[in-house]
Amino acid sequence: MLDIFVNLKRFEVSRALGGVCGEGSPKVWIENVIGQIAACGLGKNADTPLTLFLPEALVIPAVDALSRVPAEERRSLAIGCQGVHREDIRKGGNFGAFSSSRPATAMKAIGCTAAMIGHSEERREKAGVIAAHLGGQTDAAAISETVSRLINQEALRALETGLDVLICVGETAEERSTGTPEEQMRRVEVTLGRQMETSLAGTAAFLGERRLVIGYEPIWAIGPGKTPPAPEAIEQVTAFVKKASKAMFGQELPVVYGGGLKEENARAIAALPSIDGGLVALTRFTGEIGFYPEELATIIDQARAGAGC
Ligand SMILES: O=C(CO)COP(=O)(O)O
Repeated sequence: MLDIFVNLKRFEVSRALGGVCGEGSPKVWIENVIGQIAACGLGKNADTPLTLFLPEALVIPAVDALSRVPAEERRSLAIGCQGVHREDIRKGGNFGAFSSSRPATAMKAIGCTAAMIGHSEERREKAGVIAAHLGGQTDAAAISETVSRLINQEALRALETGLDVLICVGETAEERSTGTPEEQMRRVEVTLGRQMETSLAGTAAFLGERRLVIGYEPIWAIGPGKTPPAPEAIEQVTAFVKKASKAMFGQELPVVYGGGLKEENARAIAALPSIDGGLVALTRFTGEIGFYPEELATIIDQARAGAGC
């Protein structure tokens, strides 16, 4: 099986406002995206489930648009949110006093079946708040550990609420830093090992009931103008992530790769032994950058060929 995840970040914002969307209306844009994804046949591949992670405001029109697609054309499509709050709504507990947060139960109520937890952009935001609160504290490892503890609470809330979870890990350019490839790899292993140990604590209890997938995204390879690692370099890290998951869970978790995943490299990356799928955001990194459903279809075709689907 090949798991494909798409993170639509804030791609609904029009170019006129500085975003990447060619459409003025976010609602019309997401309805078109869902329609085009279905029209490309991406909901029919039972062996290639496709989950779209959307900003909260787009979930309702997306779920609605998906419900209008014939059932056999949306079998393998799911809608998820881009994160959940570390606390949740509970019967007999908090009734929903969470202004501005995204409790997992609220996300489930509007139709999400999955959540992406701990994306690097969220980890960066949390780290920034912590650093600012601590008045310029620069112990990056301590801040990163605190962030992972928050991410862990979010992962647990999502799983408890019945959402499948993609949990993201990855190293910054500073964490990879300089030195020989062996020295870099040792630092990457320390960084990812810590992120996994803390972010995934207690999640083993949900295996079997929920899907739990790890997304490896080298942060320095995300977005336009970046060069993703060569497939062999990705394999080195994802093999480590898989081994670490076996040590933690007693079984290997599925691992997907994100960060500059595109038509040109999807086949080779999907063919790697420790890769079980991909995490895509932009499909076009030059010219009119953005997310184009027909280009996603090509990336998925390439990945399926690489994985032998
Ligand atoms: O952050 C990502 C997916 O969550 C990857 O982004 P790109 O595919 O745009 O590099």
